Amino acid sequence: MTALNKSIEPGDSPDLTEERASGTFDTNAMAAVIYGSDKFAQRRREISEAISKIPELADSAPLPFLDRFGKVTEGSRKLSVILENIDKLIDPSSYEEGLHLYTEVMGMEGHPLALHEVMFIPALIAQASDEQQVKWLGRARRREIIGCYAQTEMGHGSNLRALETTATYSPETQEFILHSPTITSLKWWPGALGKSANWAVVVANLIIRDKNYGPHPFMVQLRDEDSHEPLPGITVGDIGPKMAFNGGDNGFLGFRNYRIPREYLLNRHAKVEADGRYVKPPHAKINHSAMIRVRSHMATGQGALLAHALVIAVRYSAVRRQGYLEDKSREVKVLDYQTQQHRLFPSIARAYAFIFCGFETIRLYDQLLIDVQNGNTSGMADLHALTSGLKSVVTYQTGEGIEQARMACGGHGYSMASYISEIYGVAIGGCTYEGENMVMLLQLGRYLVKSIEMIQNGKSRELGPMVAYLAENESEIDLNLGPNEYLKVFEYAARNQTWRATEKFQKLRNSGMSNEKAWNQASVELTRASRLHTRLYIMSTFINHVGSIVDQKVKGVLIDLLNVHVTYEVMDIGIYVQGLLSSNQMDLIRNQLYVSLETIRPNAVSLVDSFQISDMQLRSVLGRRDGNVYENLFKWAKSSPLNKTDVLPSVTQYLKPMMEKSKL
Ligand SMILES: CCCCCCCC/C=C\CCCCCCCCCC(=O)SCCNC(=O)CCNC(=O)[C@H](O)C(C)(C)COP(=O)(O)OP(=O)(O)OC[C@H]1O[C@@H](n2cnc3c(N)ncnc32)[C@H](O)[C@@H]1OP(=O)(O)O
Ligand SMILES: Cc1cc2nc3c(=O)[nH]c(=O)nc-3n(C[C@H](O)[C@H](O)[C@H](O)COP(=O)(O)OP(=O)(O)OC[C@H]3O[C@@H](n4cnc5c(N)ncnc54)[C@H](O)[C@@H]3O)c2cc1C
Repeated sequence: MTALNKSIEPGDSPDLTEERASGTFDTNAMAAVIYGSDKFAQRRREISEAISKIPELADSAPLPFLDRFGKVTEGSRKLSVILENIDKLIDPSSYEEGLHLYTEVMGMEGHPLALHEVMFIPALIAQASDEQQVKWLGRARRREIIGCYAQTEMGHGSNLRALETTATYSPETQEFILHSPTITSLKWWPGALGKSANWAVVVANLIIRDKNYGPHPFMVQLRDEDSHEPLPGITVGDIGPKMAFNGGDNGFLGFRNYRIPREYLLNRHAKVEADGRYVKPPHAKINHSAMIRVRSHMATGQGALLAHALVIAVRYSAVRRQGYLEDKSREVKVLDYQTQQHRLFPSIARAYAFIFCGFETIRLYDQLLIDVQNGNTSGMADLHALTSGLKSVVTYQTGEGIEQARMACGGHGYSMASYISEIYGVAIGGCTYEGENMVMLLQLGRYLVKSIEMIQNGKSRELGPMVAYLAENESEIDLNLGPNEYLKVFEYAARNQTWRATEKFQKLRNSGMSNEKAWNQASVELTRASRLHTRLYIMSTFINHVGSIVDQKVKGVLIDLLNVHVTYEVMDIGIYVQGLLSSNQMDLIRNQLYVSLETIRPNAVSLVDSFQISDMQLRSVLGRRDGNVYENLFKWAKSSPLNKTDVLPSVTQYLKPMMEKSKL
């Protein structure tokens, strides 16, 4: 009989082999569910195999031992090896295959093409006219140029209306003159801007005859294509080390009356005619489309980051033995402690939930892109609200889950040998980039308040499907019936909180307070409503996705995981459901959660193995597939540059003289 968990190999730690043998489902079949198809899951495995056969694609040293300069250089070195071999490795027309290749080889510390792929090319697709695409898209896709997305400034990121960079139209020369009038107007943060990119999509205020038409995207050449030197009028550089992404060169950029042709305004939607006439776009916020795209992809991206940390923590917890349960002759795997399971298993459920919910959100984005290209912008507000809430909730919960995974690994979790702190730094960047989380929760809050106002004005029938529940009355809850009943509990909580927050805002406003002040004073309550609404969406897409799965063994274990999810989530929002659930019902749910943790236990390692994250991609000594942690931890420590000599110069120079002096 072939093993259901495809990861068993001779030489593995017996503890992990035991875990894998207890799995009740085929991990390749689960990987097909996680990656959307058997074909793509298979391609991922083939690509990982092909990568492992090219030694130059391996890290030249463990990344944590490299300094900033070393990390940036290593990223560019590996990129050049990828590009030499790309036809052997992937189908270059497949975005997903490319993403897998980059993630595996380049890791998550940043590289020169990250923003090129994630924002620059998508911005050209969404915002450049057909003619402009002929001019630039092919060059970008062939990587003849390297691009980035330069919007945020030193003084403003969240409030786009206050950006200071100007693009003033000169009808005489038919050019835009880009200018940075103050220190705070310097572009600050854009990934790959500092040293790598030679072109950028720059967001600047369009000024025509002294009138400001607001932020618009411009295609701007930053560096000479031969020498790579910054062009006259451009000041550009790296902003220095960050919490993570230190292989990347987030940059600053200033313009001194820098001229670009009129045709360099990305003009699929808004145009400036030669005489300076402005042609309005079909939707006022259409220039935000590159951001909506990234936000739509963030649930799967963050789910994958959470998955990385859980692969490490769950595998390690199955080989780490500490303390005793009933059998006093052998220490127990720490994964057998209920507290450890409670720390890790709800996060496994969330990682799956984020990935499944991400599929649905990407589908909605792809549909919106088609609609917008056909002139229909009616879905923009809905998707903006949804993705604003979603990016905020998934990034926050991913950060929480990764930090719990680190603590679950004890002392070794704190070592860079676990690599968890790097994953954490990358993940929590998402709480800030693409819109600071509170700001984005409040964007969803606006949408929820408007929905309530529609109900108050007798327009419930016009509500979109995602907010229709706000107009419903609560019904009796029978918690023995399964996940759909838990969904009703969440609907109750989200509806109640949204009404309460809206009524608070309205009451303050009706008391004579200004709209803005009333909004500010209701804003904490509004963010709470947004989080509950978003968690409801995540739960409902999880339930729907599991319902659609055909493989019965895979479906069985995902139903067990769903039970962990719904019971944990409801316990977590207990304060919002006090009016609905009795204390007996809460006790019942709590016990169901403990039972579901035990049910998942035999499948825990197989569930994380199913993410099929190779050792190369994981870069973690603790999370190794074979579980042979201790000997490799010692090897890793010995490879530290500090251990190249037994006596460091710092000792000879400072400590020895100090000790000698003390002897006198
Ligand atoms: C393949 C993708 C992989 C993803 C990554 C996964 C992770 C993998 C790991 C590693 C990879 C690393 C990759 C790193 C990528 C980093 C990329 C980071 C890039 C950036 O950060 S770019 C800069 C982003 N900046 C922001 O997000 C700024 C935030 N601010 C805003 O967006 C706006 O200012 C605002 C939305 C908050 C407000 O906009 P504003 O124009 O001022 O509008 P208002 O006046 O407030 O509102 C008016 C009205 O308009 C509505 N509205 C606003 N925006 C939209 C929209 N986009 N669509 C539709 N409607 C919109 C708003 O709701 C109001 O409506 P109302 O009046 O209430 O009806
Ligand atoms: C890793 C990383 C990569 C990035 N990559 C890029 C990139 O490629 N291109 C690019 O253009 N930018 C990039 N950025 C910038 C990023 O998009 C901004 O930092 C982000 O949008 C937040 O804006 P801010 O820095 O102005 O935060 P601020 O708005 O200054 O936030 C500070 C605090 O003020 C609060 N706040 C602000 N406004 C409000 C409000 N209206 N209501 C309530 N509270 C409010 C926030 O909640 C937060 O607590 C990147 C940032 C990071 C960290």
